[in-house]
Amino acid sequence: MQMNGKDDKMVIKVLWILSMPRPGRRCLSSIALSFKGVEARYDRRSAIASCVPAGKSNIFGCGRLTGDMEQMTRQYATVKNNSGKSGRRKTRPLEKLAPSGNKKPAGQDMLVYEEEDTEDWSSFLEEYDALEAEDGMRVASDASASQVSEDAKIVEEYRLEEDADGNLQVMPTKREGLKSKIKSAHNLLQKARQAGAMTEDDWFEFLRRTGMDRSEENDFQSAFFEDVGEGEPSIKHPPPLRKGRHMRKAPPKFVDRIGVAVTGGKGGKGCISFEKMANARGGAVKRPSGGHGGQGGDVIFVADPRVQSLGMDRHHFHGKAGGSGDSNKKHGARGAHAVVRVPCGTVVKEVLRSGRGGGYERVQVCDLDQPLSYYRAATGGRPGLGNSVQAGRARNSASASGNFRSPGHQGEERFYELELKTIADVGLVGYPNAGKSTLLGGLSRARPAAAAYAFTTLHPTVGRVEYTDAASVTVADLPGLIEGAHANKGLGHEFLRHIERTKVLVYVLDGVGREGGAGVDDGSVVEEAPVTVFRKLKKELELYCPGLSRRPSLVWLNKADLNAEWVSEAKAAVMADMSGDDATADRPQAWGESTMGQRGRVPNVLSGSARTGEGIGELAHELRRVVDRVAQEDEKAQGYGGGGGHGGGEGGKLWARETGGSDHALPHRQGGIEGVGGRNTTKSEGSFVTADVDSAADDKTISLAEAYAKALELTQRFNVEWMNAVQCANQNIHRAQCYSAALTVTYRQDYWLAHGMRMMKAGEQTRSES
Ligand SMILES: Nc1nc2c(ncn2[C@@H]2O[C@H](COP(=O)(O)OP(=O)(O)OP(=O)(O)O)[C@@H](O)[C@H]2O)c(=O)[nH]1
Ligand SMILES: [Mg+2]
Repeated sequence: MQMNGKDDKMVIKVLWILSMPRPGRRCLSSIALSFKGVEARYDRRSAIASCVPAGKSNIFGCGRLTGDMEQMTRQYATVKNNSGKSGRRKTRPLEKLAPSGNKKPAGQDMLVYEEEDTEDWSSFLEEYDALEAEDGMRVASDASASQVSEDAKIVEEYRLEEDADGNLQVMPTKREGLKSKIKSAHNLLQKARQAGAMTEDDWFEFLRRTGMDRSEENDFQSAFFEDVGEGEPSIKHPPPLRKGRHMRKAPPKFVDRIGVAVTGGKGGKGCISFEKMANARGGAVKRPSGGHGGQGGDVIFVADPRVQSLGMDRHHFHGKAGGSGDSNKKHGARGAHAVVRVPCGTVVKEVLRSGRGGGYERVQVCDLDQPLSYYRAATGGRPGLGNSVQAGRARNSASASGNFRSPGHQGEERFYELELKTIADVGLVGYPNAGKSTLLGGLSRARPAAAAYAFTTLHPTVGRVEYTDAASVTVADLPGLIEGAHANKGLGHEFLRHIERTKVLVYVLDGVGREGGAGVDDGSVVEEAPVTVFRKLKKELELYCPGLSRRPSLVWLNKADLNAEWVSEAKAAVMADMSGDDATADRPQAWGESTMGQRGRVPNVLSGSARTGEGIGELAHELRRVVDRVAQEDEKAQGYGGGGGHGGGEGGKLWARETGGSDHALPHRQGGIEGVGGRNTTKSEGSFVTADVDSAADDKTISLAEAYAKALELTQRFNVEWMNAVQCANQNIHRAQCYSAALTVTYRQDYWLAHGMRMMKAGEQTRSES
């Protein structure tokens, strides 16, 4: 059987089409069973026919089966059998459905089945006409087709639509339950794989289409590729499906900017209650004993390295309300914090009304660039007071017996814009199709989609290049940048924010690009010489952010496997361009050691092939060298413990982190729990800034994790928010939640003090800094 030109690809073309195209009439059809590849290969002619006998819903179908899918489809062809058993669906072998001559099998569904290249549909139409005349069948109109498809309860349903080129495209009309879709697709895939017709590319395509989330993807993928290439596949059952909300909702796509509203939990109300006490004369007296409510829970953004995207299923987060007070001076429980996990590198901007014009302004309040760094976005409401509060103050029973209590206060409500700026050591910049994604795949274990069409990559992917000494460098693959991106050409400039934080740039150039474009028969050759592209890229970077193009960089001339000679020519041209550039003389990035021997002056230019792996080792080595060098330079330039006007002395004790008002996030310092709390970090007044672990006994800098552990220990020792801590420990909740439990310690300053921990105000310096 022919495989439609792609020997290794599975092609299923099975149609159960519920409307009848007549010559000159467009057919909008439903497809009972369809799978990948289907839309690309359907033309109008092959979207043939089916018809529905009057008064019955037997289905006539027509399909074109190729390759091993034929075998598979035999088993999976499912049509509705309406002969006597209404509504029952049955799986039947295809042979039974195939037509025998002109006769319609009595009471049976009929499937017209085309082997190959039946161009001439007139015979079919004639047959059909004869049947129509004989049985009083009617041609289903488009309207009735939809009705029939409903009637037949077809699982998969697609519309065929004509695109600009006149080809028919299959568009989904309803979303099947993800669970059943995955199950059936998985069955199909197993079969396909057994038939050796499934490639890894097919697999990724399948994932993209079914819209599975990453966790399912991993389950399925590992099961699927368990034993690729080792004899017979051994998958017997589909892997278990996780149940939960994600099954019902479409998983969020990659999101790098989002607006959220946050509301702190309401404070719990106070209680009115009295206890009977004996008075001095042996009588009884009532004393108020109502407890206070609990504080409402906060909303806290926590940077979690495991979260990759800002896609969330909600856009409004609420802290839990505090519990009500109770009799016997029992105070209400504190409301649980709502912990919102965001990716590392999230910039938090508060959205504020500006002036009277109804406009808004965004003020950056925090930069969650370190794992477990957090920002208290909304504080829970203060608790109400119970009537026992009077008892302490009351001089006499008259005032103490007042029926006094107060309700809890509302929590704060704020609006934020969260913006993700990917954090990586190295960013790959280049034109579409230059091979950035392929290069990342070669350098790391990341597998970003790479294909021979422009803008394959739509969002950044970060991979980790691992070295034998356990060190690693993170590399971000970015969407392709083109000339005029600043004027919103291509994908525009938006995504460039993701390289703002990379330390090193790698310009990936298509080494076989030529002015005029002629040459390599690859289809992906750009019509510009690499050196021209390089200049344009730098210009675009500069337009996006002045100074960006002068960042430490490397140049990688890709696709040397296609034409090594051209690539070396291009390499020489790029190096000549850089050395001839006056601006290089005073460039701060003296990182590379060019082959021209200009050590420390210009970025190194390397060449090779991302596809074959040629030169990749050298590139990885060079990346490491440059990244290390940049890190050293950074350390020297900033001085450990310096920055932002806070200290700067040697030793680098933890200091207050001032986030408001500054666009540049100050580098995180090790040495304690860092928090940006209080609402308004731009004002020093009332800002809780940092709990400095400043015990006189051991004056050493401790890591965030240690500080966290210490805080948790404190929580437990002093029984502060004991419930929270116990809950976290018992239920093994996410560490960030434990962290939030530890955070609650900070409400009790006295405990910090008791343990040698000191609360600081913004601007205050630690002893060692001053
Ligand atoms: N011959 C050859 N082809 C390559 C090489 N690197 C990439 N390609 C091919 O070039 C095409 C584009 O590769 P991608 O990695 O998707 O390019 P990209 O720069 O990520 O493209 P965008 O994501 O669209 O910006 C694919 O067909 C790759 O197989 C190489 O070194 N040699
Ligand atoms: Mg790409």
